[in-house]
Amino acid sequence: MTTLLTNVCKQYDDQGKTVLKNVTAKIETGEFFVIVGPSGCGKSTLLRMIAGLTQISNGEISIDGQIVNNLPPKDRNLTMVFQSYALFPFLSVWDNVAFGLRARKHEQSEIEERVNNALKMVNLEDLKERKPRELSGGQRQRVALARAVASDAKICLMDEPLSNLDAQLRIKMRQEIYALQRKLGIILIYVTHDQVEAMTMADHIMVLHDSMVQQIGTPAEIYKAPANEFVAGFFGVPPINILFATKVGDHSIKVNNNFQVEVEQIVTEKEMKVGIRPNELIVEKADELSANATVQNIEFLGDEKIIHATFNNGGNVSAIVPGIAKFDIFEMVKITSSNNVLLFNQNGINITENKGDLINA
Ligand SMILES: Nc1ncnc2c1ncn2[C@@H]1O[C@H](COP(=O)(O)OP(=O)(O)OP(=O)(O)O)[C@@H](O)[C@H]1O
Repeated sequence: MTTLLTNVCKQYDDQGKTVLKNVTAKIETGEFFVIVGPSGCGKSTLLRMIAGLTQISNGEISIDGQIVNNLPPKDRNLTMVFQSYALFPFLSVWDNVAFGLRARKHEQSEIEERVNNALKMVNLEDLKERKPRELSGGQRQRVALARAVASDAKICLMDEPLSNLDAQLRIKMRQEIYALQRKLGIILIYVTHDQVEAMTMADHIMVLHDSMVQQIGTPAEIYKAPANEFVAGFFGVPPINILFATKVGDHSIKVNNNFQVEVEQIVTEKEMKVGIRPNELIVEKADELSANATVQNIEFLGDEKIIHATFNNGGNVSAIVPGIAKFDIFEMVKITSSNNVLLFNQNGINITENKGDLINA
């Protein structure tokens, strides 16, 4: 059971701008596939096209070897969990889960077995008589999940299912959805704009931006070998620092006209951009002569602190330092970096070599 997207395009009207351009991807059986990107990049549109709720303008979607472009949603062997959960307010939990099975005219005994099993799986057996309004957000979320579990579909589509929950519950539900997906062995295609959700749950992540797929890869690939500056900036908190750099030797660059970094590869560009994760920056106490930056703000996170600083010659950076490191606001410091940096050409394309090594590092 694979799902194939081949050059899928979407324009909402003839003159309208293209929302999605040539989206191509292969999603394998048992895969947790996350579609991520900023608001408005077309994530929901893509999911709805896979579901059959939105017509595609061009390209091909196939499920298990069958082209489904013109197949109605009910014939695509998939279920969908929406952001709003879409529960029926006047039906009990049990009846909400049974609804789809009844609509598809399953035998009563089979419906009972499937609904009871699904409720057991999501720990809702004791609440099966309740109405949705008598449930917490997390419990409602579980009813929506139970409905997906009961349906026996091989593909489950989820559109930002956790966005209405508070931070703690989100983490818990994240783990539950992940465990459930693994247990059922289904394809789960999950839309989110939350990079942490994407990183923690996905087997593969598709990053969408500017109507196009920027990269598809494992979380490690996406983080350690981002295809371009956009992907690099989308993952990681605080975000990667992007600074200008110039070549000063075959293997040396000068970053922001401030400090030198030695890189393994031969530097081919005269001018480029360099991406430095906040934990690769080194912040040291400095006297007036050696200082190249000033601390502007400090965020204490317990084990770590985030230092926001401005270089004396312009340019802001964020650095992660140990929680016990002592710095003051407006203190002058010396900032340098490890050699573990990413190089981007002027167009923002990642030109770092040995990306494979980076992923295994
Ligand atoms: N029915 C529609 N008719 C016309 N334009 C639409 C329609 N639905 C969505 N769009 C436009 O298509 C683009 C992509 O929308 P979509 O909802 O797919 O983005 P998204 O990435 O899911 O956003 P969000 O994270 O904010 O939910 C947006 O510019 C949106 O305004």
